[in-house]
Amino acid sequence: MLRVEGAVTGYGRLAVLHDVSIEAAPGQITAVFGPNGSGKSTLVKAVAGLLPLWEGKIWLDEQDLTGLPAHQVVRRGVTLMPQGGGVFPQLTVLENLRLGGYVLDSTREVEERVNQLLDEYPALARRRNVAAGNLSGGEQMQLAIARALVSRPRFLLLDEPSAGLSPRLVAETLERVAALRERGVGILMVEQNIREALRIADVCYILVGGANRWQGTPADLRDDRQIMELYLGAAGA
Ligand SMILES: Nc1ncnc2c1ncn2[C@@H]1O[C@H](COP(=O)(O)OP(=O)(O)OP(=O)(O)O)[C@@H](O)[C@H]1O
Repeated sequence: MLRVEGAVTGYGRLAVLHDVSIEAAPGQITAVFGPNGSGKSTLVKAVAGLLPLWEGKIWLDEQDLTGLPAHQVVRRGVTLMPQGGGVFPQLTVLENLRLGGYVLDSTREVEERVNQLLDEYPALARRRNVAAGNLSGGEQMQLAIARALVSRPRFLLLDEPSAGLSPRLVAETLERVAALRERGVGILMVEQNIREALRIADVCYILVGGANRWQGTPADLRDDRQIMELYLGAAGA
């Protein structure tokens, strides 16, 4: 399990997360929803080691991840896919994938892993020497996901994987995310597109004002009209 216990953090002196606790299980998709500014991105940044906690703990099973720098968090098996995917447009598909292996121990291991992923993502293999900026939107998202998998993460943190995508690509990208579950990867995903995210999520949390407001299954959430309308603008209706 990936567990956040009583997280408090923010920027400068401004506290953004006040006391947030969440759990994500392997092989499951845990979705975090909430109004704009409720602290969702701040939460994933803190889990990824990009923002230190002021209080609270982050655990990966029995390992304490609290206070580790981002590369150490990746080494222990928790990888962030930032908003927009974060691929480097001037670098080729192959170069982007190799960067995903920066925490692996040897160049040989990186090459093996990159080749495995090229086998799994044939559209990327066909375009391995093309600059990522020349890929279609859907291919860029595939590249972002494949790059995040190079380090063999146990948990993937996804910050709004559907942001900026056309409706067709939103569905395609979230299907690809759902497919990762079959590999046993645990997903902690922040999403604004509630309707599509509810199709694939196993467990949902709602943050409001940097604090836990609700948690349950997608079915519970769909049944709770009041919570949907109050906090999510009935977006999943
Ligand atoms: N780098 C930063 N410096 C200062 N304040 C920040 C920074 N990043 C975010 N904030 C503030 O922290 C609060 C929470 O932001 P965060 O991005 O975590 O929310 P969110 O729930 O992900 O919102 P959205 O859905 O709009 O992306 C906001 O008030 C935001 O203005």
